[in-house]
Amino acid sequence: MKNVDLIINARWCLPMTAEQLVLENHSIVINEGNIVALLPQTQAEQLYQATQTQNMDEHCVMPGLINNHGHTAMTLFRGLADDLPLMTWLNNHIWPAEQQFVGDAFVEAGSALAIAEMLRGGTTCFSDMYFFPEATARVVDSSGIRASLGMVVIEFPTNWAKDVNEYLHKGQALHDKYRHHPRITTNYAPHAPYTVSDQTLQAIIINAEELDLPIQMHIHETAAEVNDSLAQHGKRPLARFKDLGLLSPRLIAVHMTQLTEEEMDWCAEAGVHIAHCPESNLKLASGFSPIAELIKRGVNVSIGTDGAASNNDLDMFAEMRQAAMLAKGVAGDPSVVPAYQALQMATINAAKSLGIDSVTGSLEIGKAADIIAIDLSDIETQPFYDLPSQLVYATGRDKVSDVWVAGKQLLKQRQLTTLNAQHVSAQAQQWATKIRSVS
Ligand SMILES: CSC[C@H]1O[C@@H](n2cnc3c(O)ncnc32)[C@H](O)[C@@H]1O
Ligand SMILES: [Zn+2]
Repeated sequence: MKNVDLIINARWCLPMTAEQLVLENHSIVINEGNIVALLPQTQAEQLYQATQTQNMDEHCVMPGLINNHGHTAMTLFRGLADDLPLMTWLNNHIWPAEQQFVGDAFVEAGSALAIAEMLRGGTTCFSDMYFFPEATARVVDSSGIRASLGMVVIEFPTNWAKDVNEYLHKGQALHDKYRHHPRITTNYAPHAPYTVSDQTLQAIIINAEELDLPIQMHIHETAAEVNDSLAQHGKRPLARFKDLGLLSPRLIAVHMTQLTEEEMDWCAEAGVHIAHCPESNLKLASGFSPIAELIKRGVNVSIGTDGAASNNDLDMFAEMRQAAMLAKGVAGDPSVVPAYQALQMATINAAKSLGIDSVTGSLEIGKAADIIAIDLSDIETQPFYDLPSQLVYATGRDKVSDVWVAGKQLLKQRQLTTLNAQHVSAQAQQWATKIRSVS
């Protein structure tokens, strides 16, 4: 008998390693934060002795979800400015509010709120793009979640940095500080085509190559963005970035609602990844990303919530369902983006785009134990025929009962173990009182 830290016995297990593979009555054996075996429960009982055993008798156990694009601390602006198009929302509401309130304390409180919400919804990893990422990093570190934090660049002064040099310098400092952290990686996060110059993008491409990091950027979010670029540069943003050499497997293009056939071919040929944000695109009426067409061409598509000020939640179960449904509507074909593909987008595809698929994104021996358990015993999930279908089309985030990241339990029967939910809520309410009194 081998001694191990934890055994999770699962009624159903969806490892996300092979199309439609569903294991029944299997055990996930975990030691020092990693998965060391995945085998039938009867065999596990003979081979392993665990310090702790968790029986998930009515649950599906699967890899934690990866929210592949967001602005964590914007949870504190949830509901501040609704029902507006992107540029009105940014120029008249969000950027002024950020100028007034965003700082280290704001980002720490907003990140704690976001991470609490994400963990309770089965998200074990997120990719972020926001100011004061060192404050987010502290909460990632103490809460136990996994994250890829953006080294943001936006070419106007903000409370975080006065110019491009300072943005790049502060980003580099973040990268240096966390480069050996077991759960924190970094990515370059130039904001958008209309806020970052060619010269800055060239510097970012070189830096990203040197540090071997992904680059995430809002691209082709709206038709107005594309038209403005035509007026200013004589090119659509994607053509401009193709000429700059930005289209490569490093790039995670966020949104991508406006695409010609030729542009989709460029993305496929260059190995560009796409972070699809269906709810944000719907709420701001930004457009519809043709993800079925992109997937058909072999483009790696993942899912993000975007910030809570344009969504207005960080619910990856809702996002998976929207992604599947919207793709069918856009393609006029119900067979596109079936449930299993939506689950891939929310797990392994995101891990691949972030360059962390050797660590997370599926349940495999040698990977970190980033695991969620979903209770399928309730009335809303009866009867039961097909597991992926049940998870994407019938289940909600409230059915996530338990969450582990790197083998540490962060949600236990829906209770957060590392974050104080009352304190997190109280802080958010204090910020809202302050923001309300000024706005
Ligand atoms: C440089 S930090 C991120 C910056 O982006 C703003 N933002 C939030 N959501 C969106 C979106 O959908 N498109 C463009 N910009 C967005 C956020 O408020 C920060 O200023
Ligand atoms: Zn965004």
